[in-house]
Amino acid sequence: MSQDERQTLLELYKDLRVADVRDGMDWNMMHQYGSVHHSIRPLFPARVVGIARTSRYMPYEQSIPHMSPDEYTEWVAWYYREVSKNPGFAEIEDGDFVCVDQSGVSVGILGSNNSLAYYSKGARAFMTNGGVRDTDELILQQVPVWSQFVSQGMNQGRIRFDAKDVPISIGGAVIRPGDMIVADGDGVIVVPRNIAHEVAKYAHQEFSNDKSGRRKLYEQLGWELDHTVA
Ligand SMILES: O=C([O-])CC(=O)C(=O)O
Ligand SMILES: [Mg+2]
Repeated sequence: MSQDERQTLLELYKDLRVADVRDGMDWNMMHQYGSVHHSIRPLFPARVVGIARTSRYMPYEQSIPHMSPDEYTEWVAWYYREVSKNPGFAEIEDGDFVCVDQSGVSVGILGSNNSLAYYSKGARAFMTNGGVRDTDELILQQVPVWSQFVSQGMNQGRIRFDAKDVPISIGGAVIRPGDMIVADGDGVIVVPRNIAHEVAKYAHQEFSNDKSGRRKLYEQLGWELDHTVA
């Protein structure tokens, strides 16, 4: 996708809520598609629009040799180099939404260090069907994550890298590289790129109906208008 296309899509979706995008999908007869399972939740309140960058990990099936702690230090370095590298770091682009299918394994592939490195290269947020760790720092750093759960452990002996920039599945939704991802307190929704403009059109229709309806109610209630109705 060209930079222009990416910027156009990010701009088109920037104000939309998950609920609006859900409606936009329904208006395109995509009722059964897009919504990531409700068990995948934000670590802290945030709303992010981004473009999917995908990777997939599988459970590690080898046995773990008995080692001294010093041998283990070397083994971990080898493991991260050869078995569970953090993929796609060099390719991260501004506006990416990093989506990691970790096959539901309880491991903190994403922590406060690597996610911040991705964030500093332009990644806007992260989603995984497994765990994240260092959650207190992730909250402090305000690096947005939607995950299935929290996990304490590192990768070694638990998970191996399988593929990057491939279609993956998270929470029952298929995510292809380049799809639009919208995430907020209602969870996450995925919009296939080939229908992204059509979905946005009807999502905006519903969004503006909602805004004007609530604005009238705010006025009746004598409330000050906020950004959700202005
Ligand atoms: O080291 C890891 O694999 C994950 C982690 O805790 C971090 O990046 O902070
Ligand atoms: Mg860490």
